Amino acid sequence: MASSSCIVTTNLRTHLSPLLQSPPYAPSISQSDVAKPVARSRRLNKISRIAVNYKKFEFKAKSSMAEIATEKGKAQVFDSEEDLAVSLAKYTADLSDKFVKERGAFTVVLSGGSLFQSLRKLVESPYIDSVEWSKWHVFWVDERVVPKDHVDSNYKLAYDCFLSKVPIPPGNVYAINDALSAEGAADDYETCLKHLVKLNIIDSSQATGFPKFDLMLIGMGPDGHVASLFPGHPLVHANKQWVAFIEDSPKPPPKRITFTFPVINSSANIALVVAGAGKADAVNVALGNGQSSNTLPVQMVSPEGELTWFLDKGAASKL
Ligand SMILES: O=C(O)[C@H](O)[C@@H](O)[C@H](O)[C@H](O)COP(=O)(O)O
Repeated sequence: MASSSCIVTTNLRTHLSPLLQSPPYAPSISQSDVAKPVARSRRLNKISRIAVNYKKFEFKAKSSMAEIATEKGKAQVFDSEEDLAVSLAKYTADLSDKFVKERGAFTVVLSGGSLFQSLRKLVESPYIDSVEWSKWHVFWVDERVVPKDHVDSNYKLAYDCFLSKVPIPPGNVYAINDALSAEGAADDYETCLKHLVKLNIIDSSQATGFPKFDLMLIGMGPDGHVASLFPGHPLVHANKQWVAFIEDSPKPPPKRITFTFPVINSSANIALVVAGAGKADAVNVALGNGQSSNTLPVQMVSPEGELTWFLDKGAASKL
């Protein structure tokens, strides 16, 4: 089941792809877990502890964040999940400005999972009014093959937590065709992407010929999976298709579609958003000295552009 942290307030209407209807209901994000402001002195103590722990890395400390430079990209470790959410909103809004100026469009790829809890600040002031939402085009890095109003649907999760709160034109939201089989939905999604590349809505990588999304906002599972690419599964090596299907996902539900690594890694920007101590081992394998018998999918994330990790202290606790 989708791990939504939103309160769903009313029934969701089923949508066609691309979506033709307007958001049917009002904002509903729960603020119950928003942290209280941390006193400055306590915060500084925490920063210096982070600095000591990370002395093996090159780091910079800002107000409530330590930045680690790794071979695989920039990792930012936030003092609290609240600080992470504030920074993620600014990062996303800044990239939106940049790509709207450069290309007249902003292509954003979402995952499922706890990402939306961390994205909550983007639907608040100032971004709700300042972001050029009309230029956004929204995709999914993976989707469960279930109806769009099903509790397991990543589309439903994104809709409830994010899309229903911002004025992105419904026609710019590319959900899967939920009337098809997993294989059919993957083919259909790939065809849709190819069409959008032809129209120059999605950029194309000159290096690889795969679509080049402006920003992927993706989560990671405790086992180190990203999208629906799981440790030890042959799909992690798929290198021809843009969108693949899986019918034996170890994380339920079993039927899903997923972007393949060549597409993920052609991105201009990837934010890996990881919160919670339950993910510390996989983070340590990816960024620290942790070992794993299989290469973890998250270790294979290596975009043409920039990779930025957004970690809270729990997720970074084993580094
Ligand atoms: O199938 C899904 O749930 C997602 O699309 C998947 O890619 C998600 O991003 C990770 O599983 C992390 O999920 P959590 O953040 O909930 O752990």
